[in-house]
Amino acid sequence: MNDILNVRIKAGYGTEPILEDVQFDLQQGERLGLVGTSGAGKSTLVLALMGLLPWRRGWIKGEVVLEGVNLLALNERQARQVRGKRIALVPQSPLSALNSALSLQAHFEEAWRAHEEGGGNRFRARIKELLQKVRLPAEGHFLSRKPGEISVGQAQRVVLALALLHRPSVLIADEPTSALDPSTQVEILELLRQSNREDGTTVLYISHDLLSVLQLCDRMAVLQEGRIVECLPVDRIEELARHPATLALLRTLPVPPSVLRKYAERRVASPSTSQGLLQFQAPQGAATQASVSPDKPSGGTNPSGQPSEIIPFSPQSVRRSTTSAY
Ligand SMILES: Nc1ncnc2c1ncn2[C@@H]1O[C@H](COP(=O)(O)OP(=O)(O)OP(=O)(O)O)[C@@H](O)[C@H]1O
Repeated sequence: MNDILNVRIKAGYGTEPILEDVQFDLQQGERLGLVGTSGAGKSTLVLALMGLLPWRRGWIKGEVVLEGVNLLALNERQARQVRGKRIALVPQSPLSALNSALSLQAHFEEAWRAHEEGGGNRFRARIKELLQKVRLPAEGHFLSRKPGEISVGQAQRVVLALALLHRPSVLIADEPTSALDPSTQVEILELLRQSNREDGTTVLYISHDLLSVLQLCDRMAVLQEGRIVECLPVDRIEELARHPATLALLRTLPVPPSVLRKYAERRVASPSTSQGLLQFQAPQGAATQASVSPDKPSGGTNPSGQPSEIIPFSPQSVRRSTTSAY
């Protein structure tokens, strides 16, 4: 397999480095999970990869090479041509990512115009195809609704469809299930897997939820105190894990990773039933436990204790989010 993304960066805010030395490669068509405790720098990494860190008064050094192009060497106009087209984002909180004043149709039109001109028929065909893919109604009455008139699960499907609109090479999913109920979480993970399998979309899945990472991903990287301390194939994680941060995360699991993999495989073999995963997810405390590592970094926990704010995926939402962020 070929590398599609090579990341070698340091990044931070003001004089404080948050990502001390983050290095990883993403291969074409793979699903890489990046797991880290609260404050480890996951959101900062997402901002860095999307070229949005300067909007949050952050800085970045090094290189983010996507399909041979160093994104950090692009000017803002060039970066906008890549963002949302070659690399796209599914953010954490779908409703915050959507503009409450605009219809869903207007969101799709705006995201389309960001990278395409004209193409009325192509646009309509693509929207229909996408809505079917994410299992939303493709009728006009649904698209005429505003974000406040759909459920959070539907909003996350809309956001996923928007991110997939231009068939990005790399899809970054930043804790995309954290606002969802367990059954919708399973469905969104399945949609990510489906997009990866059917369209070859390379997925960088960022989460503090080890269970979902083990179920979705081929490899798992562990971010701790601004460094990737270990990156391992998920199917051999018990055998190969050495770093204390990885071992501490694994110890929080209620069952061994190999059992989890079996559930995930059963789910893929029989996608019409989510029962296997749902049964496993029923003890929700387990998922919560797994997301909190006892090996928590000593420095730099987000003072609010809340997940970081939404990272936008379109020029319009960049403006809105930036305004609301300060
Ligand atoms: N705009 C900012 N200015 C200064 N420091 C920031 C800013 N945003 C985040 N930080 C700090 O950077 C560190 C990493 O935060 P980040 O949000 O990237 O972590 P995280 O792993 O995404 O955490 P969580 O899982 O809680 O969202 C924290 O110490 C946080 O306080």
